[in-house]
Amino acid sequence: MVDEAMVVQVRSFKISPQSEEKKADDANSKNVTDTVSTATAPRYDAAVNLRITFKGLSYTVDSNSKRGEKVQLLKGLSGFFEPCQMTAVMGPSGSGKTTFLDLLSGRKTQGAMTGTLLFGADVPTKAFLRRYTGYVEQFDTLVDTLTVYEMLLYTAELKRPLSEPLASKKEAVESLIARLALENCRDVRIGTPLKRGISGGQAKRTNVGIALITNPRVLFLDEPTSGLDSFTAREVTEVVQSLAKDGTTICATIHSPSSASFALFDRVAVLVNGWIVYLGETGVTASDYLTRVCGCRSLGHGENLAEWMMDFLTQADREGRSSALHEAFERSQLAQESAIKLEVYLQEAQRRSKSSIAAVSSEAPSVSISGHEANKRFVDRVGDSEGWCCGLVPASSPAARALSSLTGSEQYVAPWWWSLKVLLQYRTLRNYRCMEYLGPRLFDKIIFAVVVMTLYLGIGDDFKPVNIPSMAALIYLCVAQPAWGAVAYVPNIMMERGLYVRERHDGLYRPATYLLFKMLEEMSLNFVVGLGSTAILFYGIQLRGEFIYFWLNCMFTLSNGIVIAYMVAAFSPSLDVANAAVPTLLAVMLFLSGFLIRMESIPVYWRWLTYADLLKYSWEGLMINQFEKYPEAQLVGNPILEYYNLSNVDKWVRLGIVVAFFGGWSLLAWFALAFVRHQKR
Ligand SMILES: Nc1ncnc2c1ncn2[C@@H]1O[C@H](COP(=O)(O)OP(=O)(O)OP(=O)(O)O)[C@@H](O)[C@H]1O
Repeated sequence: MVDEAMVVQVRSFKISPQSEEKKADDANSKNVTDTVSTATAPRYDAAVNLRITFKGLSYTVDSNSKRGEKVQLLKGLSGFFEPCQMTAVMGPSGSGKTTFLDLLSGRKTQGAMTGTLLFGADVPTKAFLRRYTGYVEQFDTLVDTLTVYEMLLYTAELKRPLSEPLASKKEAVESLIARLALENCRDVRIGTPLKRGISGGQAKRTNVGIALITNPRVLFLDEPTSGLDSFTAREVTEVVQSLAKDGTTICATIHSPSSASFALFDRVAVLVNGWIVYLGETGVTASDYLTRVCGCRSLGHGENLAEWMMDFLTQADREGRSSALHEAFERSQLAQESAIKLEVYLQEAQRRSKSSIAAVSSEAPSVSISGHEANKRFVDRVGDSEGWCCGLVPASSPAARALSSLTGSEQYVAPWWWSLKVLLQYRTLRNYRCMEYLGPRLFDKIIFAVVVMTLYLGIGDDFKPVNIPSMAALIYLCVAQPAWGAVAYVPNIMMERGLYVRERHDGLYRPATYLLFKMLEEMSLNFVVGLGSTAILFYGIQLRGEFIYFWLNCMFTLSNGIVIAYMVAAFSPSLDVANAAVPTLLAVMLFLSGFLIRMESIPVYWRWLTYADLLKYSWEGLMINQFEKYPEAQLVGNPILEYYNLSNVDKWVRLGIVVAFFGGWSLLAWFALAFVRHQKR
């Protein structure tokens, strides 16, 4: 929702050299151009590789500290990230590294971006980014019950084209495992912090594997080495470096890498307070620049270059020297050479873009469009198999055909039914074999059924006056237990939130598909387990009425409880809020259900709420089922159904209302999953 509102303003590609650039004479320009082509030509292939170019890139958001004010987090960044190279984005804390990475990768959900941003020759759209880029989040978001192999295959099934045979997907996963050196833990469960599975480095490499499953041409990594020991950090960086060697454009934010890890990066973009203060090679070039131009003390023998840079930059940032450092960089020969290269790249992109667009449209390359509109145009174009295909791959190539099949809709990769099948196949079946998942869903119902059955043994058909209040209370408990039991489902969805957000970003499924998967997973189990537990209750206590009604009513009450728990959890910003909200909501419903306080005794100002109380309908339905054929069951001198004002009520209508409530809560849960964003980026 918010993505679409984010307006991407793309400036004209008309090149207007800055004053510094004017100083560079034509010969110099030609030399640089030659250098560009000779330096990169052997490895750079425009049909395969993607260079990221950006010019005057700024990003502004509403300030979260001063109401009504805007704050500019990125300030006119210009430069390029080359394919076949690893670029580190560094800077003091709060300098805008993650913002920059999120902006490049299309993960920003708020704010406005201005400037030019091109991937290859094209303005990236959401669909484009999903297809051609991978993003490795800082925190691992994996399915803890799956093995490394299953996790990668599950992602491959969701992300790779539907038409691709399973054998080919398996082959791709095996080769990824080999490439990421994950053979040793191929069949090890991922695990949780409490029940350890794979190590931190293996988890990070598995995350990298997830991002690589569609062979992206650009890989973004947010602090890939944070939290890892220096050996593992280097191991992960080496794996990423091998991808760069194969032609991927790598861009990673890093905090405080070890010397060994940092040495593996080709280039570094240094941000301070939203400005670029250095963008160039790492190593001696970077240290020379900082010493010569910025007045940084010399790098000590054996000193960690990254730490040395960070110490200086953090100090400079605290002293408010960020814009001075930026201006110094802009004036530097390094920046001027870089600016000339950038213009060359932009002109080259303009030429390629023009020739590609000419194939299908006479549209000018200079546009100012919303992300949604850009997305739509992209999808329209890739849908035309003979037409324009991003100017990146020939439209008739296998990659273009795969792309075309991947973009059946604007936002999502696979059709909903395929995503549902994969989710059920990989996650539900695995959960059903896991005692930690089954335990809380199985034993609470069985234990409850056995305890209540032994307490009320055989009184269900004994309508002595002394038994009647006990029966009404028992039926109330049959409604209350599934409702309370729903609280147990809250953590599940909260713990999965990070995974859900990541997979949604990756376009693996729709929110409705996810909800359907969750409901099917929970309800199929509950209908089977519930059949056993309600049979123990019904036949043990010898309740009257129809068993099928008793079972269905209890199961739909439980299903309502589960979907309420999911809905509240999806709306809640944290587990604490959800844990407080679900019992509060259900306790109110229990009070208003008509058993603890009869309907006519509920104060008028609360009575309206009883109509929205699903537990009232569940309890009433079960009461009618038990007593409708037994007028001798009396309470305070009246047939019990008359006492509760239920004489002329149809129990099946009551069940129908309970089912309708389930539909209503499901809609609300879907709304929360689809539109409520707790992670604003
Ligand atoms: N809505 C906002 N209003 C004001 N400031 C904001 C807003 N959103 C982000 N910021 C600020 O923008 C800056 C950039 O944040 P970002 O997360 O990109 O920094 P970072 O360099 O990745 O930091 P770190 O290394 O600590 O993760 C931070 O100083 C942050 O406080």
